[in-house]
Amino acid sequence: MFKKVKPYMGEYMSYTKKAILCVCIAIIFSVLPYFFLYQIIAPLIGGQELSLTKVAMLIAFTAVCMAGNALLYVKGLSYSHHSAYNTLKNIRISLQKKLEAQPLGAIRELGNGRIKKVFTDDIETIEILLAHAIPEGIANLLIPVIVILAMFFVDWKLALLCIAALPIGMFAMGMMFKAGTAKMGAYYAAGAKMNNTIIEYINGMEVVKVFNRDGESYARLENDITSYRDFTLAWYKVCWPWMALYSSIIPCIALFALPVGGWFVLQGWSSLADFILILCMSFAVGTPVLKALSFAGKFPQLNYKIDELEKLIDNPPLKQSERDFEGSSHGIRFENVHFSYKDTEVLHGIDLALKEGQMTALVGESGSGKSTLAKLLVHFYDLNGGRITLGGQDIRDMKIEALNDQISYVSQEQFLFNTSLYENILIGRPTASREEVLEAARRAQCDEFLARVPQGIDTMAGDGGKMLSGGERQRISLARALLKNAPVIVLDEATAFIDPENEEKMNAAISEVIAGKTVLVIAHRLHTIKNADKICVLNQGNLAAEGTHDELLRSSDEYRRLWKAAEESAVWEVRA
Ligand SMILES: Nc1ncnc2c1ncn2[C@@H]1O[C@H](COP(=O)(O)OP(=O)(O)OP(=O)(O)O)[C@@H](O)[C@H]1O
Repeated sequence: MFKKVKPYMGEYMSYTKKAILCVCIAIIFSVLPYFFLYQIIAPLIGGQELSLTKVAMLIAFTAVCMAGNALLYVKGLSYSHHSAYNTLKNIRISLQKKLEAQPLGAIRELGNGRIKKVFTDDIETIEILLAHAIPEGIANLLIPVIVILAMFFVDWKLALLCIAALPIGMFAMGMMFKAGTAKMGAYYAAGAKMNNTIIEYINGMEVVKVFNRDGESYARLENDITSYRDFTLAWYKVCWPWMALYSSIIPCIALFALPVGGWFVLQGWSSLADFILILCMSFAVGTPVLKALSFAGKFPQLNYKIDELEKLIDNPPLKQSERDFEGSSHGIRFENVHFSYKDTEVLHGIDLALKEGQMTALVGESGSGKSTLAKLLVHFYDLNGGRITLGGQDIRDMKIEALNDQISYVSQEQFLFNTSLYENILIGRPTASREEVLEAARRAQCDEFLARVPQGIDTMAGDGGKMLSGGERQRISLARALLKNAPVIVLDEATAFIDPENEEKMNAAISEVIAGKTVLVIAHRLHTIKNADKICVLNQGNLAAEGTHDELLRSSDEYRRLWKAAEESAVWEVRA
C-alpha cells in the first residue's frame, strides 16, 4: 500500500507511526465508555444495588476517556500533517531534481501549465491521503474491530448477529472498487486533459481574441469539459449501485440483531442487559466501517498519483559526466550530428567546425534546423547520433554546469524574472559589482530605456519581463551575456525585436559582446552576418554549403537565392 510513497517519507515515516499510535489509543479511549455504561446498565436491569460513588466514578472515567480521545486524536492528526507536508516537500524536491536532470527541450515540451499542475495540484491531493486517510482510515477500521471483539466478550451469539450484515456490505464495496478501478485511468486522463485545455485556453486567450477564434477555442474547451463529465458519470454509473447497497447495509448493523436478539432474550439465551449494551455498541460499528472503507478507496489513488507523477518526467536524463571543462581551446566541432524530435529526424549528419575566436553564421530557410543546431550545442537535447566537441571534449563528457560556464546563449525570447532589471542582468555573473552591471547595461544599449523607466535599473521587470518591450528584453539579455563574458557565444535571432533605429546600436553592442569569442550566430537578416568569418547554409537538415559571403555568392545557388530574397525584402521594406 505504501510501496510508492515510502521512499519519499524517509525519516517522517516515524511521525506517521506516531500518528497511528496516538489515533489507536484515542480509539481505545472512545470504546471504553461503552464498558462503563455497561457497569451501570447491568446492575440496574438485574435489580442489584449500585452506589452513587461507583456511578460518579464511572462517569468520571467516561469524561477522562472522552478528553483523552479528543487530545490524542488532535495530536495524531498533528503528527500525520507533519509527516504529510514533509513528504510532499520531499516529493516536490525529488521531482524538481529529476526535472533538472532532464533535457531542457523535453521540459519545455511538457509545457508550463502541466508542470505547474504536477508541482501544485497533483502533489497536493496526496496530502489528503497521507494526513487523513492513513490515521483516520486506520482509526475508523480499528474502532469496529475492537467493538466487535468486545461484543464477543459480552455475548458471542448477539455479536454474531451483529456482524451478520457486514459480509454483504463488504462484498458490495469490493464490487464497487473492482468496477471503479477499471474506469479510473480514463477518468483521470479526462481530468488531466480538461485541466491542460483550460490552462492553454487562458494562456492563448490573446491569440484567440486577435484572430477571432473564440468559437473554435471555446468548442475545444467545452468538448473536454463535457468528456470529463461523461467519464465521471461513467465512473459513477458503474459504482453507484454498489455504493447504494453497501451504504444502506453497513450502517444497519443491528439489522439481524434487533429482531433475532429480542427473541434470544425472550428465550432466555441472552440477558436483557447484554442485549441493550450490544445494541448500543453496534452504533459504534457501522459509520466508522463506512468511513474506513471510503478511505480504503483512496489508497489505490495514492499509488496511481505517484506513478503518474514519476511517469511524467521519466525521459532519460541528459547525458553528462562529473568532469569539468578540460578542453584545449574553444573551437567547436559538430561531427556527423543526427537529431530527431520524437520520430522525425530534422538534422541528418551535420559536420561543421567553428574555429576559436571566429564568427560562424547559420542561414537557411525557416525550418531548416538552425535553432535546433544551436540548442544542441548548448545541450538542451542529447543527440541521436554523432557528437559535438568543445575544445576536443565531448559536451556529454562534462557537467552541464561546466558547459554553461563556457557558453552564453542569447535567444529570441529571453525570459526575465520578476525581480529588478539589475538582478536580471546580475544572473550573468552573480559575483559582479554594481558598477560592472551598470557598465554591461550601458554597453548593451540599455541606457536609453533605463532613463525612461521609473526606478532605472532597479525597476521591476514584471511577470516574465512583461513591463518591457521585446527589444528591451533582448538588450537586457545581451547585458546579461556581456556580464557573463563566456568564451563561446550563441546568438539565435538575438536582434529579432530590434527596431531599425536601434539596430545599428544593437549591432555595435553585439560586436563588443562577441569580440575575440567563438561565435555561432543565427540571423534571418542576412546583411547582419555578411561579414562573418564563415557562413553555413542549412537546407532541410543538411549542410548545403559553407564559405564566406563572397565565396557563397559565387558557389551556392541556395545562398544566392537567400541573399536575393533578403535584398528584395529590404527594398520592399523601404517602399512600404
Ligand atoms: N520542439 C519541437 N518538436 C518537434 N519538432 C520541432 C521542434 N522544434 C522544431 N521542430 C521542427 O524541427 C525542424 C527544424 O526547426 P528549427 O527551429 O531548428 O528550424 P529553424 O531553421 O531554426 O527555423 P526558423 O528560422 O523558422 O527559426 C522544423 O521542421 C521544426 O518544425
